[in-house]
Amino acid sequence: MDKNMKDPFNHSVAHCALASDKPLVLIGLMGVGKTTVGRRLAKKLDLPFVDADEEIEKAADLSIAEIFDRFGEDYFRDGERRVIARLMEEQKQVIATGGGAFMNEETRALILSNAVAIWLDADIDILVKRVARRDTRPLLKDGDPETILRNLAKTRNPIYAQAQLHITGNDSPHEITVNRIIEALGA
Ligand SMILES: Nc1ncnc2c1ncn2[C@@H]1O[C@H](COP(=O)(O)OP(=O)(O)OP(=O)(O)O)[C@@H](O)[C@H]1O
Ligand SMILES: O=C(O)C1=C[C@@H](O)[C@@H](O)[C@H](O)C1
Ligand SMILES: [Mg+2]
Repeated sequence: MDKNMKDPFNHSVAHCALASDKPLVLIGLMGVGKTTVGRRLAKKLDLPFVDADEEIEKAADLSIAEIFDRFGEDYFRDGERRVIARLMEEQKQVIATGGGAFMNEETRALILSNAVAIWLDADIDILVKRVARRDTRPLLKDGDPETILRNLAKTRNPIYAQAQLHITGNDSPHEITVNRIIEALGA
């Protein structure tokens, strides 16, 4: 077969999943655009959008910073797992997760067995600039955000890599990243 021709038998996992009822779950580091890109992706695919961080805040009636302060990270991660388990049972939708959700083994297993995981990625120096605009992220409070993000990337990237799709957004406008995701999904 001509190598420039699209192989008609090479249906990607993601393509099958787009046609299926599986939710599309965005994972990746803080500031990479899971919420903002996720919202636009949902709009373009005419799907509902939900942000797991916001769902946790609603369920606890507290901000994420308050949950961390009052109850600690383990409590937050357990709430996050429960919220994501519930979202996996709902209609097909686009779900933006918090940056650490996929690090929890049970949460990761839930996502990988029920959804299409999309790892949204960008260079750390871009993330550093973005997160500086808002100081609501508890994990970035105690130290230099760049060092923290670089260390998180080192430990998390090999785990994010288990996602079915890996999309690099960097500084492209949101719309371009959305289109890249849709293209990778085979829509
Ligand atoms: N492609 C982009 N170009 C320019 N700015 C962007 C892009 N993606 C995200 N941003 C900006 O970066 C900031 C962080 O984005 P967003 O809140 O969507 O990240 P997130 O991945 O949901 O982070 P968190 O894990 O903390 O929830 C926002 O101000 C958003 O507008
Ligand atoms: O990367 C993380 O661990 C986090 C990211 C945010 O979305 C929030 O879920 C919280 O601040 C923790
Ligand atoms: Mg977010």
